[in-house]
Amino acid sequence: MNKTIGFIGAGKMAQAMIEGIVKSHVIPKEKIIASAMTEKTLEKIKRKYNIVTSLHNQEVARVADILILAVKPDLHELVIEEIQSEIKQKAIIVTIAAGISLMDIERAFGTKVRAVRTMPNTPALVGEGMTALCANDYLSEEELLEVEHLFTSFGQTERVEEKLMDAVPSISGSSPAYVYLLIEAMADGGVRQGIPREKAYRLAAQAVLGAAKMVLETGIHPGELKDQVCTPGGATIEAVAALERNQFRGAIMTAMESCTKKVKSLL
Ligand SMILES: NC(=O)C1=CN([C@@H]2O[C@H](COP(=O)(O)OP(=O)(O)OC[C@H]3O[C@@H](n4cnc5c(N)ncnc54)[C@H](OP(=O)(O)O)[C@@H]3O)[C@@H](O)[C@H]2O)C=CC1
Ligand SMILES: O=C(O)[C@@H]1CCC=N1
Repeated sequence: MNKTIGFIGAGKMAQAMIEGIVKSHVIPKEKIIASAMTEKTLEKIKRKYNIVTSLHNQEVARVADILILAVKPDLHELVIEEIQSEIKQKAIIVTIAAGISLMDIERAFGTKVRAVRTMPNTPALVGEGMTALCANDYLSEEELLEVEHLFTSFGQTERVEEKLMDAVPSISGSSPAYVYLLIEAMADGGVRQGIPREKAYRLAAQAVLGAAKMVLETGIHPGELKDQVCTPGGATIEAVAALERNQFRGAIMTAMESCTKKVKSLL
């Protein structure tokens, strides 16, 4: 890609994306620039990724063809006010923030700005991210494809209607956190039965990775895949029954509902 990518905000999510982009070589390091609030963060990312950094958001806005707003939702208005007169005429503004709509971006800029709303996740760091995205009408299909090309450098992308974007954090943006809880719980359960801690993490994490791949690559319904593991009268169905008694699936759905409720109130 022959574009300059700017990040305003260089926290956990931006760093995962930067690492994914740098590893994929989709863009030379010299064409990535990031700003943050503190020198400490910038020193860290400079040391780790050797990209260009600046303490000044306007400096990033001035050079970016694709400008990624990677600050918290409630900082968007402030940041946009700071940079609105500096962006390139054809800049594409991408937000990664939960709960920030295309309309919020357009309203804050007060012009017909090209805007893309995305929801990535931290597995971008290892090239296994999942990003949902949608764009406003000021972007051409070609421009949106360019943004998708950038995001596929660190994982998969899926276009999602904007009206569903508030629900996406609960299923893919935030959900790695629930999966880490699951892996940690499985590892604790293993340790409780005498399996050494490091082996327990490896066994649990690879089982989760393998199960996810089965869903993605075989196309078989997750219920049927579960059935294949449950030998009649065997051990697995006992574990499944215990999970059902403890409302495992209900607990996940309730958690997702809480997540989306919060997303809608983040601004
Ligand atoms: N974490 C995740 O898994 C995901 C997060 N997101 C979204 O990403 C965004 C950032 O979240 P996350 O990375 O977790 O948060 P962090 O707190 O890790 O990062 C926030 C970043 O914003 C910087 N910052 C704060 N104020 C300013 C400012 N005025 N100008 C420029 N930079 C500023 C901070 O600088 P400094 O480091 O110097 O303090 C920090 O680098 C949020 O909108 C969130 O919804 C989306 C998907 C997943
Ligand atoms: O916790 C949050 O608000 C952000 C959104 C998705 C993941 N982290």
